[in-house]
Amino acid sequence: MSKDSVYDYVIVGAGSAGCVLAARLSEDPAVRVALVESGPRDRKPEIRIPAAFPKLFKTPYDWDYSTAKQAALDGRELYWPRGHTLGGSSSINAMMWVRGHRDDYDAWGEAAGPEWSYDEFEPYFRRAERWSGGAGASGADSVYGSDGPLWISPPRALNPITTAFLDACRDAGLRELTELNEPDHSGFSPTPVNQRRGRRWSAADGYLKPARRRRNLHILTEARVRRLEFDGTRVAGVIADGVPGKLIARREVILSAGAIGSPQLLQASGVGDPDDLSRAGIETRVESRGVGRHLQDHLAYAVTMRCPQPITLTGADSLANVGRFLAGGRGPLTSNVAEAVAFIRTRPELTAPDIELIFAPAPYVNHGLTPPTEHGITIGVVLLQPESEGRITPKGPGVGTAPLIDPGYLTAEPDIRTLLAGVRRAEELLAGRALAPYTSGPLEPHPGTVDDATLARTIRGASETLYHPVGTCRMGSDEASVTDPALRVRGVTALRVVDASVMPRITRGHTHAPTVALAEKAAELIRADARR
Ligand SMILES: Cc1cc2nc3c(=O)[nH]c(=O)nc-3n(C[C@H](O)[C@H](O)[C@H](O)COP(=O)(O)OP(=O)(O)OC[C@H]3O[C@@H](n4cnc5c(N)ncnc54)[C@H](O)[C@@H]3O)c2cc1C
Repeated sequence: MSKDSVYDYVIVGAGSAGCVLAARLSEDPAVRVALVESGPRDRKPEIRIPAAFPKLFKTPYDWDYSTAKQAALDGRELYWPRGHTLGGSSSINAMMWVRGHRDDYDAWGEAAGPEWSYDEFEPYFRRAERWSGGAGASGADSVYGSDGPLWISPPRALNPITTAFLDACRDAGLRELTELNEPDHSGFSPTPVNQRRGRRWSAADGYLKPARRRRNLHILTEARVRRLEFDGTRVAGVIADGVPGKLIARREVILSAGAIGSPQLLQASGVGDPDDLSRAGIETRVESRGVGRHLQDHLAYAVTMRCPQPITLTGADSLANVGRFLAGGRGPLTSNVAEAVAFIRTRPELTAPDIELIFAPAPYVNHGLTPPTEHGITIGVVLLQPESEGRITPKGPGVGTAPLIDPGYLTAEPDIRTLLAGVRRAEELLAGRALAPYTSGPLEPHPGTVDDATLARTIRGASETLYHPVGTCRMGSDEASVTDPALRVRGVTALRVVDASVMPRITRGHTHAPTVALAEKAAELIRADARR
């Protein structure tokens, strides 16, 4: 007897996108859905405690990737965490809900058709959102949705130094945003976060938990998909570790394994650039040269300063604060660390921001893996629109070996100049009246104010990922794109990719919100196709 299990849809990966799809597609009780996740269930207490997210790094809840040596970053290999549990990266991320700028989506519209442009795409954010922060500017309607599955909340316990950062932005003449997620987010604001009553609210919390008892939704954990199963050029299902037989998809397989996992699975299944595949010992089934290419990420440099006042998040995990958190979701453990942001333009002729400044009332060094021993603050300077691009290539025939991840950071010359200009703006804010009482000199690795050449060397020696890889299965109207505008993989049938990898260009925001919104749109596209 066959051990195969038959579904209508098999979704690979229960991350930001996979959770949305599983919940939306299984709303129809006549449709059978399997959601296949490599990681364990999301039961670890640190997932719920916002300030504890770095404690999930390099644990079984993290894929714990490293990049290839980065020539333009002093030959360093960078640590890349990715979520490996229900909720995916939304279960280990910094909870910042930042859609990006109108221009980002208008550029998607140019790449993939007008239905991806801002005005047409914006309703999918609202569909996902449940804003708990009240009305918008002067009592006007909020930009946010009010009854979606994902709670979005203002920060509960803003550190006094974060308030000083916001004052510094005001003093510098930046625009005060009533709501950060306005179509033009040039300006500053506290960070809206994916939290409900002070606790993390992941895509699994919002979408999966209410749906998990549905009889037509089958959630498999600790089941790593090895490869796609083909019937000619039609994708028939998948093979996963720990799952007997095949998981057969009567309608479609949907890859939501993230910007590394999705191209890796395509490549392991013979869909990709024949040169890349043959070098890794993989036979080409479908030539698709874009798979794994066009990798973009946000690179960030941390300006870290000593703080003479013992009020930062250093030592915030005291017993008293644990008690406040457990009793009512209050206190500094509700902090997502990155408490406020400013989106700025380093050149007046730009129509949209090219730098984000992220304020943390803590020294954010080594991804928080080294607990700080002294009080300090950080302004993270983020390159929002890198010209540099990289790629993901297979190192071996299966998904058991991590692929070669080469983001190509700072390989395009203009990028270092923009980052440098951003650091100068951070230094100006730190030197102003509002923040001066909270700084007493630079904290390693930041050297303090130095000349441009020294600063450029420092940036190359110390910048890190802001954890936003995208673009490796880029959608587009052009034949060279990996997926078409309906997110169907070109060259095969019954296969889509729905996750951060399909973004044609990285946004000037953070990547969870656009991934959720594009999955909401994809669910609609998939249901419409099934009705045809
Ligand atoms: C540390 C960190 C901080 C971040 N902070 C923020 C933030 O504050 N705000 C923000 O907007 N964005 C943030 N991001 C980025 C954001 O979380 C991601 O862009 C987003 O979650 C990506 O969603 P996804 O669905 O593409 O992939 P993921 O959410 O990563 O989901 C992919 C899922 O697929 C599973 N998977 C992969 N391969 C397989 C396989 N072969 N078989 C089965 N399952 C598989 C993975 O285990 C994972 O669960 C952060 C990310 C990280 C890692």
